[in-house]
Formats: sequence, C-alpha cells, structure tokens
Amino acid sequence: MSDDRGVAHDTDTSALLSVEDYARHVSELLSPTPVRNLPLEDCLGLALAEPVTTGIPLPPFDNSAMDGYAVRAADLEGATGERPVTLPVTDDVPAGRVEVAELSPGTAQRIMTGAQLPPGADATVAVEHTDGGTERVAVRTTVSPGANVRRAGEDVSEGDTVLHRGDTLGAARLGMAAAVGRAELPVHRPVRVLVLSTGSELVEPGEPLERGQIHESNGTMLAAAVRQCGGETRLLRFVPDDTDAFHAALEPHLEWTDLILTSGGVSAGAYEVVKDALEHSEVRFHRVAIQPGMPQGAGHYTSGGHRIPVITLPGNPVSSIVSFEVFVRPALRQAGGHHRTHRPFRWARLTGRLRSSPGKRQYRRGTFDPASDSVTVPGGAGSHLLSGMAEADCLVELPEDSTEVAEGTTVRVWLLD
Ligand SMILES: Nc1nc2c(c(=O)[nH]1)N[C@H]1C(S)=C(S)[C@@H](COP(=O)(O)OP(=O)(O)OC[C@H]3O[C@@H](n4cnc5c(N)ncnc54)[C@H](O)[C@@H]3O)O[C@H]1N2
Ligand code: MOO
Repeated sequence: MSDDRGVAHDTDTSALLSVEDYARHVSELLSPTPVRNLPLEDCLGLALAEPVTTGIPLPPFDNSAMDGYAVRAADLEGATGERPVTLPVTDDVPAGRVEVAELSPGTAQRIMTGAQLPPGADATVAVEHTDGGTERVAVRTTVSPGANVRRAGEDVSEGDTVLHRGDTLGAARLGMAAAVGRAELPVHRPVRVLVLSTGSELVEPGEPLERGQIHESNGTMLAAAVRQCGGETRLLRFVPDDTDAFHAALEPHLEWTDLILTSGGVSAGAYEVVKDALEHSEVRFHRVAIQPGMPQGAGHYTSGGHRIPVITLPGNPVSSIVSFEVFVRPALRQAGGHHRTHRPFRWARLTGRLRSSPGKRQYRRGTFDPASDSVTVPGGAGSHLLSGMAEADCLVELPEDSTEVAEGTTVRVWLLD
C-alpha cells in the first residue's frame, strides 16, 4: 500500500490536542453575530433569530384545487358520461375575486384554481369532466362533498409556529415567510471573515509560473468555503512574508472583521510570517491529532484597541480545507446562529483497504454511493493532493486508533456539497 506517500509523518503523538478539544476551543472564540431585520430577498442562507408565527391561516379561505365548476355535490347525483347532469352556469369566479355570490341549489359557477369557493358550494368538478359550457354545463361525473376543495387552515392555523429559531433560510422557508405575510425577518447578519494568504511562492492565477512558484489557491478556496456556510468575506491574497507588512495589510479591515482566517506560515520553517506576526497577540499554536491539518493556531489578534478572533490554518491546500471543514465551519455556523452546525453524515462500507496514521484522526477524500451505502477512496492521503479533494463528495473519517483499515469496514462519511 502506498496511500500515505507524501504525508508528513510525525511519530510523536504524545503532545497532540484531541480533535474534540481543539474544535471546542475554536468554537468558543466566536460569539453570535448581531440580529438585523432584513427584507426576504437578503435572507437567503442566513439563520432566523426568532421563531415566526403566523397571524393568518393558510389557505386563508376555502378555495378550489381545480379549474372547473363549483357545485353542490348532491346536485350531480347519478351523472355519468352517458347521462350527464346539466346545470345553468350563473357566474365566473377567477382567482383574486373578493366578492363571490352564493351558489343557489341546482346551479354551477365556473371557477379557477385558487379562487374562493362560493358560499353554498361544497365541491368543484374539474373542467375535464364537463363539456366546458359557459351558459350551461353538462357534467359527466358525480363528486363527493369536499372534492377538489382546499379548506382554510388546512396547511397552517392562525398562531402556528411556521419557522424556528436557528433555521437556515432556504427557498422553501423564505416562501413560507412570504406566504404568511412577512416582508422582513430577524436574522443573524453573516459572519465577516477576513481571509488571507501568505507565502513568497504564491502567484496570481492567470499569471505564468517561474520554477519554485505556485498559484495561490487557498484564498479562493477558503473564501468560497466561508460563503458556502453563510459568511461574508474579504480576501487578502498576497500578504508579504514580512511582519510589518502583515500588520499594515490587516489594519484597514479590522473594524469590519469578525474573524481573521489565515493559511500557511505556521509550521516549523524559518519564514513563518503568520506565526511571527501573531507572536505578540493572544494566539496559541497547537499540534492537533488530525491528518491532514496537524499544525493549527487560534486566539485573538490584538491591535490598536481591536481584539479579533483569529484562526490560522496550515498552508497545504488539503490540510487547510479539511481543517476548515472540521474546525472552522461548525464554529462559523454557530456564530451565524444556525442550529445545523455540522455536515450530515452516513455510515458506509469501504470498497478498498486503507492505512491510517496511528494516534491521529485521519480524513480521506471519498465518493459515497448512496445506493449501496459504500464509499470509495481513490487517492492518497498526502495533503498536497488537491485533485482528490476536488473530486470528492465526502470526507471519510478514520478514527485515531486505526492503522490498517480493511475493505468492508464501516466508516463515518461526512457529506460535502
Ligand atoms: N519540520 C516540519 N515541517 C513541517 C511540519 C512539521 O511539523 N515540522 N508540518 C508539516 C505539516 S503536517 C503541514 S500541514 C505543513 C504546514 O505548513 P504551513 O502551515 O507553515 O504552510 P506553508 O509552509 O506556508 O505551506 C505549506 C504548503 O502549502 C502551500 N501553500 C501555502 N499557502 C498556499 C496558498 N495560499 N495557496 C496554495 N498553496 C499554498 C505551500 O506552497 C507549501 O507547499 O508543514 C509541514 N512541514
Ligand atoms: O499532514 Mo499536515 O498535518 O499536511 O496537514
């Protein structure tokens, strides 16, 4: 097996912080963002800060589920294709009509889907079962009382709670809010994250590379990851490997920022600018029992009266995105007020065998097959192997105590977007 080629092996696992302890530490850094009333069109992806109760029933009035004719069911007794019952059509009721006349016995009113059921009517017969007449209508079927009628309050009653605190507002929930008459909702404003990348080897995508250089990719990736979980971002991509320049780059953004998220520059090298620049702030660097993503830092950046939470992710691209998923995403979701903070997970059978780092929780990149509840891990464990991450639809969790994981073993998989 060679699936751990290119993995940074650290055999000293004695001083490693557990994944749980570090995750808790990170989530304690952030407080919930302030609550604002925003128009519905600005609420997509944000978390509701208070429950929504409805002041009206839905539907608000009895109405027709079909285009056809409002009738009294008893008037159609015995109607068949051979012996239709013919009724005079006394009115036309389009959707939106406010005043609707009473339906007299032995008559029909032409009615549209969503239009008020006339008082006295107890059913609608669909136009397909009639000759479609406008003066008189021949009806070829019987109907039961209540047929094709949507009763007031059938969906929700006045006073019902229709949305809950902490709900993430997606299309259907925004539709629900509009349906009960809300134009605005109280939501947690998005968490504002200043994403920054350091490294003299980094070059703007689109520019040619000299030998020894790579395109900057973590900034794009992490900013997108923040936005995917409901946050707002500012991206500083080429912060120089110089501590004064680092502080100067941050300065204009400090008033705006809820969290500073860096990648790179924190391990054991000679030019670790993030580590050097944060040395005098309240940031602590840890080695966490996770692969990829072992070198981590968290705390507060202090400057000119500001005290801003900061999380420093490792620079290897897969290390940075995996540790974002494991540590940062749940913390951001919690700060944004969402009650769903974690990705959904499934249990799945491994289609091949894997080797894992002892003493560390390993996250491998996989593709999950929901039809067979199985997961395939095509690529290696190396934290520079971004293509495997780009292909993956899940992260495969191998526990700290596993070393050789046999084919067929049941593992937890975290489903990605
Ligand atoms: N002697 C040791 N060396 C390393 C250790 C260690 O414990 N002792 N840990 C290894 C592990 S594990 C990881 S993970 C990395 C973490 O390194 P840094 O966070 O300091 O990151 P850099 O050294 O700056 O970069 C690592 C790698 O990632 C590339 N990178 C960085 N930023 C970006 C970016 N914005 N876009 C694309 N790629 C980026 C960078 O070029 C390097 O290849 O350290 C190991 N070493
Ligand atoms: O293995 Mo590092 O922990 O590449 O992330």
